Amino acid sequence: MGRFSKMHGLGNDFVVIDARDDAVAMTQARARAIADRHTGIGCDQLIVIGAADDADVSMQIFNADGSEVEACGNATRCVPLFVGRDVTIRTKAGLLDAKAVDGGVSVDMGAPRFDWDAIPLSLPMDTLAMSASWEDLPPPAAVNVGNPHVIFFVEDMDGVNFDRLGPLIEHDPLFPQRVNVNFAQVTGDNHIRLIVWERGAGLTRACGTGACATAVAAIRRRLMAGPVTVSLPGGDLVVDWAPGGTIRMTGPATHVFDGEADWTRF
Ligand SMILES: N[C@H](CCC[C@H](N)C(=O)O)C(=O)O
Repeated sequence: MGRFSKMHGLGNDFVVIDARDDAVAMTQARARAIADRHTGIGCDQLIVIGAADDADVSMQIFNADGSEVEACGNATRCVPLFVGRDVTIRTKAGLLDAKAVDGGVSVDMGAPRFDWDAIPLSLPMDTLAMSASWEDLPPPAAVNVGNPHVIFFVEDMDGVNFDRLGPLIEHDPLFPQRVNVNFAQVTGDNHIRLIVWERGAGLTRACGTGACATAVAAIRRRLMAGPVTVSLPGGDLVVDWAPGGTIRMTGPATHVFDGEADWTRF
């Protein structure tokens, strides 16, 4: 049997498995089965916390479709709560640090990348205002914050069909590793409203890396300076970044309940 915790960051929910003492052979198929909200435990992402040689813990991230990915901002904020102290975390995106602060947990998400082949895109392009279009959406920006994001700044969020445009763009061949699709509306001097169609999970109540990528894109486009409040359906995150630096994201993390499961049954 294996211990797990059900946790979330602003409603972006996780099953967090403790594999520090006993490694868990997590496969894409098993992750998909665990994440299934009808026949499994149910979550947007499955998180496996393990031992690490060069950090307090390691973190593996699997989307609900089973795909293993590099970064998950909301889950990263849950790790100090899961472990019980401030931690350094080894991920596919690099070494992160997460610490408890007033108002929740603060994470250094590392430096964003902007080169077309770092997003990645399948052809050379300016990533501040891409020469690509989808229906009546404006030219987007693209940012890699450990995982790939495309960001559309729209005038009226209520006029966007997320369920149609999200998967269409996620699977566009311009994004060889697929992409997280961010629909953003600037609503104040340092305030952005954000809805995210997540790669491998669809519409979620919040996306931490999406909030980071969107705030960075807004600052790059000189729409505002940090720190930026990003309002998602599940609540607010504060993202700070200045050109040449790393991204600091701060927001809540919630532990819901603990459980036990035999992972070989999935
Ligand atoms: N769907 C993302 C991973 C989860 C990101 C999100 N839940 C967050 O809080 O950053 C991807 O495929 O890159």
